[in-house]
Amino acid sequence: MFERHEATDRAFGRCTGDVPNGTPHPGRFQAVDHGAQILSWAPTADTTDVFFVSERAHHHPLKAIRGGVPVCFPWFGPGRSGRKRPSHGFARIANWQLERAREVAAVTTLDWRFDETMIPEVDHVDRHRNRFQAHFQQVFGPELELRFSVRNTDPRGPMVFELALHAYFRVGDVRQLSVDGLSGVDYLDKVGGDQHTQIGPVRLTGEVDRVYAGGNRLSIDDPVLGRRTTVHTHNSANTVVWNPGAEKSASLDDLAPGEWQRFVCVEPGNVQASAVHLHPGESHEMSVRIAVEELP
Ligand SMILES: O=P(O)(O)OC[C@H]1O[C@H](O)[C@H](O)[C@@H](O)[C@@H]1O
Repeated sequence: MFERHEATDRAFGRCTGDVPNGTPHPGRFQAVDHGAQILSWAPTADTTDVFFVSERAHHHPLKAIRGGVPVCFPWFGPGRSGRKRPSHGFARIANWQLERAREVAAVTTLDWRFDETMIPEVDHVDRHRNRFQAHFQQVFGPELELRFSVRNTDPRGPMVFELALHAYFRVGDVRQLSVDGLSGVDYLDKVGGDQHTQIGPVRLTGEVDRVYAGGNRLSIDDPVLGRRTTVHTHNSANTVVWNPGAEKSASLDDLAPGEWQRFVCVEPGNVQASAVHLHPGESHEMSVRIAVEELP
């Protein structure tokens, strides 16, 4: 059953619901207006949540929530100039509007919208010159389908932006994972500052922060939870793989000690040299399909 909870002084507006699966034990999901951020999705009652949310995540109108699926738009990190604020753009700290919620059979679809009039007007948010319309469609069912689209509604000129869906996948132990689907793909290692080519699966034994130039059929094999999470993308030129590791995580006030071991970020997107250019009236859509299965 779908439920809408309006915002209060202490809580963001949110949508929660069941994921019926033909058994008496439905799965569940939750998404909040703040950043149209998904915080939870499990296709069955006994599935461990697919997403990680930190115990110390901020729940503040002008801060990002560490976990779930934050949206990075219209820039990624500090942007291509290296100077944009806040990190990852204003969309993840803005209140999105729930345009429509539909529940049909085993699937609930949420449609969110965001445009330039909804950008938080505070000093630490860089101004944006363009008019645009962003839509984020989230389809919660046995699989999770995400469609993010942007239209340049500004007759005055082109719009250039970066975009990523910064998914925090919950895992048993990040050090025991393998991420497949990136072998042979070039990447920028943001920790070392140099370029490499991936050979074989990605393993995370320390701080990892990489921007891959590809990756459309990814899988995360987690021997501790005994599951494989697949991430299939369309129109995404990049995959970012991130985990802060023990040392860096100690400097993040919104992660509890040891929590870095419980997630891996695998982020489809179009960033850096693959930023999207739109002429007036043009639009761009990126989509992602996520599913979980038992490890074979
Ligand atoms: O702390 P945040 O602004 O949420 O960013 C968290 C991380 O996001 C991405 O994965 C970037 O590649 C990292 O460089 C960054 O540290």
